[in-house]
Amino acid sequence: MQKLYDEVSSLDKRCYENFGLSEDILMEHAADGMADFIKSKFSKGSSVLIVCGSGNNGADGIALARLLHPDYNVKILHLKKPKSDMAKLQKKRLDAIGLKECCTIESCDVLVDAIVGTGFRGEFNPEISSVIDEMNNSDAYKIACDVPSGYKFFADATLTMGALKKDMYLDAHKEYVGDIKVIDLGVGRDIYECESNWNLLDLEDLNLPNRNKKDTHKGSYGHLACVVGEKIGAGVLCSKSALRFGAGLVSVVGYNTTNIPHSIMSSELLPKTTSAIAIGMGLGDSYSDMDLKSFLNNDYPLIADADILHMDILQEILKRENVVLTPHAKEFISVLRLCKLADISVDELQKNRFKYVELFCKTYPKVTLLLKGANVIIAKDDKFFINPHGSSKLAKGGSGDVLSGLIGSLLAQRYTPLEATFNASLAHVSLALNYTGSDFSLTPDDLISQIGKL
Ligand SMILES: NC(=O)C1=CN([C@@H]2O[C@H](COP(=O)(O)OP(=O)(O)OC[C@H]3O[C@@H](n4cnc5c(N)ncnc54)[C@H](O)[C@@H]3O)[C@@H](O)[C@H]2O)[C@@H](O)CC1
Ligand SMILES: [K+]
Repeated sequence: MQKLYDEVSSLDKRCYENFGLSEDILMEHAADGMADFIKSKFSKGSSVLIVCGSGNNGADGIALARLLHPDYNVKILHLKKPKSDMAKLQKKRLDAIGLKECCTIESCDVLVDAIVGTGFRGEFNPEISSVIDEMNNSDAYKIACDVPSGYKFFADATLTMGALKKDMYLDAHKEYVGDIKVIDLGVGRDIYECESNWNLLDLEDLNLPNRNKKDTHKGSYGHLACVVGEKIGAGVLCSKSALRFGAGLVSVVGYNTTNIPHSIMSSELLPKTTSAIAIGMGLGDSYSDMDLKSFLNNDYPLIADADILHMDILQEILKRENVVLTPHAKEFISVLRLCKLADISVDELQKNRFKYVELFCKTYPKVTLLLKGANVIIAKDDKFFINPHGSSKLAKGGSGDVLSGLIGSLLAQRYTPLEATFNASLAHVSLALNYTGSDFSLTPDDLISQIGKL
């Protein structure tokens, strides 16, 4: 798990004040880290074009040019005259050793974007936009210094300074960042970083269910009741995934329980041994609120997904102690509207995912939220996690039902709602990563069949 930050300038400030490391020292480490990365990937003599802006992001680029010259065939393109003190200082140092400047995006092996970093504001003018377009069309290996400029530069790798920035994990930014690597700035990351409520999940954080105990029976692993409605298929996918992920028993519950697999039980009412409930997937609108209340008159841990996220009964669900909600963007705006927290478009949500998740969690600190997306957000109270490992393979009907089953299974096996949610989310993305077929071909059944190989 790695920490994420809204901004790192306060962390830089701690370095100046607490560790006696000047801005100059930090920048030299930033440039050195980028130089090491390039040296590890490209042999001496490779051509490197560094495109610099006028602030400290540009200054990082100028320092990099000095560190690579003359072992590499380095060229530098100043889009604007150095303006910040550090950019002017780095330019003076570079001029002293003499280096070719160029004025167009030439063909090269490595292209570094040091136009603008965390100081980007507003929009690029057409001139800079067209340079970035040219850079994007280059065949070179593309490196973004700190962050891709304005999230318009498509990087193969982003070498980010000091610590991970939350903004890099906005869904829309996933197209631009490429592989992200943190560069240390003269002190180890553990020293540079301070507390943060936001964390990035690593695949290694996955904690799978275990069967280490020998004297057990199916009841030891819980009983998930999956309340199904109109579209029975969704409930079946959820149930099969839950059973495969270790729940001792799984039942589909409701009026429509025909044609279900032999391994899944069925009943009209909640079974007496129920230890967790999954509700919402494929529910349709065939139940009245009264019907649904009969499934909710208990305090079992519960995962609510899909159709129920649009229903008034959600208000009742949100009062429970151990609830997990798993909306995608469209469902989350419905949740926010039902809760009278915000009336916003999907576009507004996607631009401000972190803000609206924080707003929801402040109002409902007992609820665990999983907001689906290219980078999944999992949150409870003041703890926030981003799972960035999902892939477009998962963009298919039924993937979400499998995820609900994984969460429901862990809830039934008595994981806490937060643990159940982030472990299920990590398992879900791992299933897609482990799938060896073509990207477009993954089906929910493929996901379920891979669970046994985790
Ligand atoms: N201690 C520090 O301050 C460190 C800073 N570092 C680097 O410094 C960067 C931040 O530096 P700054 O705060 O100077 O900011 P930036 O260099 O990211 O951006 C500011 C510059 O970009 C220009 N700019 C902003 N918006 C623009 C727009 N829409 N179109 C065109 N130009 C625009 C501004 O005119 C200004 O010159 C980081 O991203 C990182 O690369 C690193 O060297 C690590 C240490
Ligand atoms: K940049």
